[in-house]
Amino acid sequence: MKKLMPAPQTGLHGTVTVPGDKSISHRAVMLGSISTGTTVINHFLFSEDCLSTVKAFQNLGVEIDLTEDQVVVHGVGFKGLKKPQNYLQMGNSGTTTRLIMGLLSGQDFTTQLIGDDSLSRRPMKRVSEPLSLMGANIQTTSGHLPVSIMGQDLHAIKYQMTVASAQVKSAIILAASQADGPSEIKELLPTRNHTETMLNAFGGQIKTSDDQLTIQVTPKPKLSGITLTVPGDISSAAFFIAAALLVPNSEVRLQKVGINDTRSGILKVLQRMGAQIALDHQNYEGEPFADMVIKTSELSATDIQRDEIPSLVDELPIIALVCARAKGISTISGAQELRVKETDRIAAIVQEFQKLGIQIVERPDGFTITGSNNWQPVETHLDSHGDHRIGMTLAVAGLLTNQSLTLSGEESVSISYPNFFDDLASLL
Ligand SMILES: O=C(O)C1=C[C@@H](OP(=O)(O)O)[C@@H](O)[C@H](O)C1
Ligand SMILES: C=C(OP(=O)(O)O)C(=O)O
Repeated sequence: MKKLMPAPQTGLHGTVTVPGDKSISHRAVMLGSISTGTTVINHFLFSEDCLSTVKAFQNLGVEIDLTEDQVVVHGVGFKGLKKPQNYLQMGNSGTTTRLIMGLLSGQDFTTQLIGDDSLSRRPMKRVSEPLSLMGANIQTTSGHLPVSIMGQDLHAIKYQMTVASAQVKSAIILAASQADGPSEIKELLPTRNHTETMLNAFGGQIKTSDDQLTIQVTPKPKLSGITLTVPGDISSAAFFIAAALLVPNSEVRLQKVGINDTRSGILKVLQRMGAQIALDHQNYEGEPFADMVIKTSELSATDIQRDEIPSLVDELPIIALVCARAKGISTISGAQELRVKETDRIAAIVQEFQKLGIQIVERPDGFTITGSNNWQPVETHLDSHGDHRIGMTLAVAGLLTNQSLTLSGEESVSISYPNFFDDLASLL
């Protein structure tokens, strides 16, 4: 159990370099492994989820060296992965599991995947079903982990996605890259496009239509290792952005944060609420990134609907907290995907926010939140529900009350941000 930091009198001040992007770190290890030659990954995210990916590929016979801020992957090519000695442990990571299902469904060996309790409750049919249409032979446990993947020769596919999910899209792309002809995937809404961008950087041929909804995959690419620097994770930056906006008298700089359009919906939403966020030193190295300067701002309520959700899906817990401070009534809808994350994030947010005296109403696909600057907590012990993003959201909430609050399940932050509490304390 952790005592949360109380409201600082003088505001939050300073500079934070947020850790590397989680989605990009996972993909760098995966694509480096199936390339030939060496891939050097700078500013890799050393968090539990990304280490699940590293261990999985080591167990698939790939040599991967870890130093303090760098990962070096000695690629074996698409055909060089080896049958692991044992099952692969996916830990808490949905991204590792779903992408690896796509990749391993075209290999010539059988693999078993297992995960922790949270991951074992998350849906896997959304991946096994489209892969089966390509000829994959995958056995799930009633649609969940444990999963067995009996590698097969795969066929090309034309597939209309039924859920807006970058993990499902990426699994199909990785399978389609091993198939017998070109494939086409149609998305419901654009989702994060790191797999497409990065595969092309490794030598693949993925084409995306102008509306970003149709992805064409040319199979059997010759991939070669690259050197890349992972930008800061906007999903991690989101907690400091919110803290700086909401704690009076704050000014915080965040360095080299990724601002890919398919990820930066939070910036659009906060700016229309009245947030002062300036982007400095905008640059591009495989992905766009910028420094962010955030100042305390008066915010007004907003409505966030289905079309915007994929571009900010992991930021919704902290966005909900910002809405709880903004003037007026905010609604978030079309966000039912939150129910199948590390925990049911809609239920967890409602339960924990109500302890803080926040007026929040649960909807099947989101919430209605009435903002106020004067919460009256009814309970001072909060719970992360074992979910890193809920834990970090509640730590920011702690900065906004005069009551002393405690948090259990605080260790879950190491799934995506092991140094989170130290970085937050550095701004006091
Ligand atoms: O592809 C990725 O790296 C991710 C995609 C999203 O999941 P879905 O594909 O389930 O929406 C996101 O929530 C997750 O944190 C990372
Ligand atoms: C949902 C998340 O990750 P994953 O799906 O990879 O477990 C997240 O990081 O918020």
